[in-house]
Amino acid sequence: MTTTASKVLDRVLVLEMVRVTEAAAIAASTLTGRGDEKAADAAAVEAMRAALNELDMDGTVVIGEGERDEAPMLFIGEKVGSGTGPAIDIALDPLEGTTICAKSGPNSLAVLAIAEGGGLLNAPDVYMDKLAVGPGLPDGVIDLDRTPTENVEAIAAAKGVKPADIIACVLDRPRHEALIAELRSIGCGIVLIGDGDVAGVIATTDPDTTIDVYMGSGGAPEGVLAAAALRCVGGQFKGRLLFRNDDERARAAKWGVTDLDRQYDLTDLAKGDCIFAATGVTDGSLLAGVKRRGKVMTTESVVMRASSGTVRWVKGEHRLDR
Ligand SMILES: O=P(O)(O)OC[C@H]1O[C@](O)(COP(=O)(O)O)[C@@H](O)[C@@H]1O
Ligand SMILES: [Mn+2]
Repeated sequence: MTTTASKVLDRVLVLEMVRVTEAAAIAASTLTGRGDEKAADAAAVEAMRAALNELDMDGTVVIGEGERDEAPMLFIGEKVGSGTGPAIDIALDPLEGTTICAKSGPNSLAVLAIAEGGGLLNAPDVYMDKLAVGPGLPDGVIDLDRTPTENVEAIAAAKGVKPADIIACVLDRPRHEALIAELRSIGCGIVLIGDGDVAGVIATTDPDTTIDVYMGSGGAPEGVLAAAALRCVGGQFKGRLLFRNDDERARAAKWGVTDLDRQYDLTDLAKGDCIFAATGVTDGSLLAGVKRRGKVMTTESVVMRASSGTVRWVKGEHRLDR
């Protein structure tokens, strides 16, 4: 897939995005392991918002902390940045994995993705059925209309291994009982994660994790963020919104999502050029978490761009005494 570089995104320094996720991660890290999810999230949100507002852009939050009436900051539709400069859509999760952070578990991240206006699906805050594999497999190897067994068989055939050699990553939830039982019945290994499916999906792109496929439902906003990352590093992603009631369907309609049963592909979720950035809050498979040693805080971030496929790993040292 070749993607034309966006001149609009050129005007916002790619590396500026790292400063934004760093700020959120540092703020959240002061509350890591303190058992207070809300406080950690609020700290990350406030810091991310302040950092975004320093940038010269006409930014609109399309995926954020929720609807205006339920989120005081970084709500869907909120304008961020100076207001002058390029029109940019932003999907963000200042603290992806609030519970992880509160318990000091693995893989909580500060994440965001940006694209030209209209480039990101305005996913409502509902669940999404997700299926993802890393790069190098034939197109169409995964499909949400197939059973988990059929998908595992197709991935195994493409990799030249047995279905029992396939390792799947799945959120540890009662709703995934049948999925987990089916995968175990064909001998798959399952990496059960407590939270954090953005990292879970991205893990399929990193051979060091040994994870071949991500399966199961999680937040739709996190699905768009993960898709933006896979647009940059390669891989395949399928997503379908799941609605539990009419209120959720109405939310989708409100944000212009009309084809409710559609199976989304990577480019339906994040199209054109896009940039994905993340900073680790706690240690994880993608990034090390924020560490404080005396008066220095260290951060580890990644920023990547779809049009060039460039992936930059950024280590930061932040002095608390200056
Ligand atoms: O906990 P649920 O309802 O199964 O939702 C799953 C979603 O929650 C998370 O585990 C964590 O979400 P938060 O960032 O809101 O804490 C996501 O990674 C995932 O998509
Ligand atoms: Mn999240």
